Amino acid sequence: MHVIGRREDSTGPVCDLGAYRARDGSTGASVSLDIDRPHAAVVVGKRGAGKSHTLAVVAEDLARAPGVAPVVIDPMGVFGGLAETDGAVSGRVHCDPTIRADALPPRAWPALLGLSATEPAGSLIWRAATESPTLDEMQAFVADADVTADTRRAAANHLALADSWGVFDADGLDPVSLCTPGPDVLDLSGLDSEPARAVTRVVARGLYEAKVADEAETIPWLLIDEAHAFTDEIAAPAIETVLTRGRTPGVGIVLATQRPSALPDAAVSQADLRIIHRLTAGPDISAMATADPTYLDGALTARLPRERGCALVVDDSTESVHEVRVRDRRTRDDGSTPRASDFGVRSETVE
Ligand SMILES: Nc1ncnc2c1ncn2[C@@H]1O[C@H](COP(=O)(O)OP(=O)(O)OP(=O)(O)O)[C@@H](O)[C@H]1O
Repeated sequence: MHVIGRREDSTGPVCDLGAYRARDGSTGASVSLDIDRPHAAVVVGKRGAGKSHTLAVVAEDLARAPGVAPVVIDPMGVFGGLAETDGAVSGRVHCDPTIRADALPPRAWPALLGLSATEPAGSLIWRAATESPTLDEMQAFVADADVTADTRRAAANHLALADSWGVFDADGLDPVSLCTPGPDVLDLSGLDSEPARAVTRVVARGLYEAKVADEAETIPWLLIDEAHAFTDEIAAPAIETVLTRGRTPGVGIVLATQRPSALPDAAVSQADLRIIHRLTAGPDISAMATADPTYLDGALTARLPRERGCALVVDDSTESVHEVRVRDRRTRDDGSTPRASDFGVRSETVE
């Protein structure tokens, strides 16, 4: 069996990705992905092409591998099934997770609340975050601040908004606790986009720092579905840190998106594995084509798969390109919409 992302002579756990797909559409030998070492991967494709399915397939085998801890950022609430294997609970689903207010750096607070750090209310909130570990204490700091009534009112209103998200808690998630075996699914479907980005930032940065500080006994992998929703100035810096620097301390990352053109340039250029499902939008094809390696035989457009669940996998570590059909899931799929035509049909063209 060929293992994508790995040189011939190494061993260790693999993700059973599926099977090779011949040009005539027939299925060939089994093919796996290396999960012994951390990788940076992107999974791209148009809506319904099979990205979330592929992300879940990778997560399933990360969950079974010893020494690996998958953490799934689940903005649509569709990965809960990963916490169960063969009907038994093997992982944790965190619905609407909370974080500590001081897990965000003070400089991130004005941007999180849509304020400039140079305007009076933004600067007051920055100072409040510097001085106070909890949101309650930040609110008290603002109430007592020696500023104009307008500035105090504006800052208080923005902190009240943050309070209304219900995401800040002194007992919020400790990212080190996510570095234990078994999958952790962070179901963010009940959160607004700002708190969802704050949680993602804290988790991405926390996993990286846990590895740098040698506090994690596993290799955590951060898997983010709908990754284009996290390219703002709150979550993006932390995601880029994991993408560009995570492999050295030992953090893997997989970003799935239907809009690769919306990802930071580093995402596609730094990824050592690119799993490309069907794409049709020009800017998205161009975003992937800019990273077209010299070893890709022909133009990317001509090699793109047409069928749901099929992908072109570009592996930079071995400089090879593979056409695969991703296997079925082994865990419950909460994201699929039942369709009569799904029954008995193994794959179909995505138009
Ligand atoms: N390899 C596969 N084998 C079997 N079914 C698959 C495969 N890939 C995708 N599917 C099915 O196709 C449907 C769409 O897949 P999926 O939700 O993963 O697409 P997506 O690209 O993530 O779409 P969206 O952009 O809307 O999130 C789902 O019902 C899924 O179960």
